[in-house]
Amino acid sequence: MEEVLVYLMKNNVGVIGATFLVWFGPTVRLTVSDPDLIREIFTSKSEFYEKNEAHPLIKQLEGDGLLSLKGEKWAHHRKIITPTFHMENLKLLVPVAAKSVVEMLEKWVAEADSGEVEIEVWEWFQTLTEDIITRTAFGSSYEDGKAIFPTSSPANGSCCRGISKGSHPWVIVHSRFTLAIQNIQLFELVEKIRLIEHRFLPTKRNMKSWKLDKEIKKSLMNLIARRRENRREETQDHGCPKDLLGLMLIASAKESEPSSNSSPPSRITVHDIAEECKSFFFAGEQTTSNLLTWTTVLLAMHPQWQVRARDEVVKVCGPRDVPSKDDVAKLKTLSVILNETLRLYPPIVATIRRAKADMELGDYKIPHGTELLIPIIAVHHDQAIWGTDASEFNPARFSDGVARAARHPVALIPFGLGVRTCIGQNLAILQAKLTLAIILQRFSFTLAPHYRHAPTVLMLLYPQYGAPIIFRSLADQRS
Ligand code: HEM
Repeated sequence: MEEVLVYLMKNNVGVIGATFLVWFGPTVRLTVSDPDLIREIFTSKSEFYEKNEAHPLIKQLEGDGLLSLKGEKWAHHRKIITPTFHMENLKLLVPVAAKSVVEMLEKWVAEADSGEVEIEVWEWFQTLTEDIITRTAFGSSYEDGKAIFPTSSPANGSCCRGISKGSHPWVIVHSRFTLAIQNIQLFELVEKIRLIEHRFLPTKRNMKSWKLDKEIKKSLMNLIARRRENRREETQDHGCPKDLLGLMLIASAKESEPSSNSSPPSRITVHDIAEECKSFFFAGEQTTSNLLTWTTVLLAMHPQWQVRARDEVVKVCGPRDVPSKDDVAKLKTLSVILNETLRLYPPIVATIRRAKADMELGDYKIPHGTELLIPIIAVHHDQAIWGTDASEFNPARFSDGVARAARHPVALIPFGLGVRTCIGQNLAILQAKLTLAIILQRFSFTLAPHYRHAPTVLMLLYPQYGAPIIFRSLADQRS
């Protein structure tokens, strides 16, 4: 504490700094890497440990949706949105999602020279995941949704205009998150002071960001009004996937019926829907494209697993051009490969919970307010849990199921655990399997000679120098 005060005085932050110190005070943060204790934290009732408050800059990006909501409102939204992510519902997305993948691959082929092309997969997979999340969120209103939340596309050359980038101080968020991961409390304090300037002053960047937020809400209001006009269709099942927008609209309509008992705070508003959309894009886009990127890199590094995965795809899909929804469920080799990728390169490397009261955790006494850091990536690389080959790529360790892959049944936690486990994990896995299967049907691939293996944590675990991969068309190799 003294050190912090000396720093503040030296830097002329003086009274303001001291005031912030009283407001925010340094927090004690413990790292918990024992799987038994982690399970206790994740699965204990939510009144014991809550998600820690995200940094306001991150909150601005992730929205006031499931990711950050707490208590009754979180439970209400989670209940409404959950059916969107049931496997049976997601499977209905397979044909349209496959279409997006095939379109992407056609662009690769168009860029190829003698059947060979170098692709920066990190960028292309982002566009693909954005597209599929837009379909999950907006369903039949996909085109409108795309217009409201425009995406970045290396294919059309547009730069990052989406809600999560461009208009927001993305770079600042990145650097802030790096600091948080390193847990440098002093810098956190200085950041909090700087925040005033970043968030509230009418700077050019803030004005642009506020204007964009306003436009998104206005377009969403129009879209909701149109969908409400067709309300009868919302409540009928046409064999279309249930989308986030439709489910929230049905819920909000039910709540406004006179017989409804719900109290006003839990009502679903247009603002709520907009915030949930933000939450979807923030939580789902980069994480899934990360998973796709690392899996492609690992398959390029381990050709024997690439061949095994391709053989299975060919066997399961037969002459079908793209896998059907039932085919995807049968791709067991791809499942173990994805588990091993998520183990070695979990897109979210850590998460934090805060003790809401004085607690006992195993033999430890945890004072109220203590933050517990769960280092997902460290647990996944722990030799005591995974054996001496913990740092090696060995998908076969998952052949008898996830629970038997390690010395502890819940050692693989890329999606978290318990009530706040990732709601989008089925979508992420489905999308990854489908995309990789279609790629394997059409291409063999290797690392580009200038690829540099440098996994780096900047918010997520991403390849610092990108992921250039050389794809060779199998059709050309056969002819
Ligand atoms: C490989 C891909 C993904 C990974 C590794 C991942 C990981 C995670 C993790 C670790 C959490 C829990 C965080 C915590 O407990 O503090 C989480 C929560 C969440 N994820 Fe994912 N995620 C992925 C994809 C997605 C997708 C595709 C979506 C939606 C389109 C999504 C939406 C969410 C939401 C809304 C939450 C908050 C759930 C709640 O608190 O109720 N995620 N994710």
